[in-house]
Amino acid sequence: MSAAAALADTETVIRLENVTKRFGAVTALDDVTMDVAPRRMNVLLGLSGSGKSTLLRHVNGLHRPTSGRISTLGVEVHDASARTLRELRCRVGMIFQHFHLVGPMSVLENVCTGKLGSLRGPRFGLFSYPRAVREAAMAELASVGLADKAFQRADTLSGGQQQRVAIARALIQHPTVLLADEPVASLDPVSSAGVMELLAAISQERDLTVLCSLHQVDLALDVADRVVGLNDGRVVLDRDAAGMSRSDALEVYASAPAAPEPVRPAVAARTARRVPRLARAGS
Ligand SMILES: Nc1ncnc2c1ncn2[C@@H]1O[C@H](COP(=O)(O)OP(=O)(O)OP(=O)(O)O)[C@@H](O)[C@H]1O
Repeated sequence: MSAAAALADTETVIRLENVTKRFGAVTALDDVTMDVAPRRMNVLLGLSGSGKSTLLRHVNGLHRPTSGRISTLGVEVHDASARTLRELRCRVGMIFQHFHLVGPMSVLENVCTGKLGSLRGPRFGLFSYPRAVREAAMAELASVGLADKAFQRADTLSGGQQQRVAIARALIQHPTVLLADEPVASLDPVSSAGVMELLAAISQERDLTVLCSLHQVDLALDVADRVVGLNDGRVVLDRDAAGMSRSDALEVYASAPAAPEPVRPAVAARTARRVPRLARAGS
């Protein structure tokens, strides 16, 4: 499908058009155009600093573009009001590398906090949430396999379990889109595979559109429907994962500009002493 035809697809849930984001002298996103179809598992690959988190944070309006347009679930995010963005974020869940749970709070209450955006007033303690919310939270915990941990402190769980709690907290909003910013970067390989398989299964079962940044190429190929590669803020790969090889995916990194070798002070001093000698020897 041509880019123009893709952009004409009314089923597109996320659309970025010519999005550029600059932080001072750094261009984090450079003229990015992409669209995301519903009910798919989309994985962003790219070196550190290639712009993955920045892209995700434009989708729910946590960042505003320097130029370009972003539409998420029909909302023109690039110039939406704070109120519109708050409403949008009830339909766009987000999970992070470091889970962002409240450690001393029970697992169940952490999941209930996912509903705060649609409840009036502050809440203190599990029983300040309506019974329906507590029951929904319990059901979401069961769906991620953690019903038996409901009354444990969140910080007593393993990293993989904590990320499942964060997923349950996002799911209690019944989001249409789930953004996942390196959700397994702090986990061991077995927990990482478990969390990514859970996200893929949830995407399928609940018709949820997932946009997830990852560093693990093999994991991306195992779970993704589509892979988008970023390099230096530009989209350098965008294709279905089916039939994609590891070396195809590694191309995303191959075109990266080589980082300069760090110069250690002692080496720099030695080099400075030798340069005049070398210059004299060559003259
Ligand atoms: N708030 C900010 N202020 C200044 N520069 C920023 C900010 N956020 C990101 N950047 C810069 O934008 C570029 C892209 O960063 P980003 O975090 O999007 O990359 P990434 O691909 O997600 O990296 P990683 O895989 O390490 O998380 C980097 O050069 C980064 O330093």
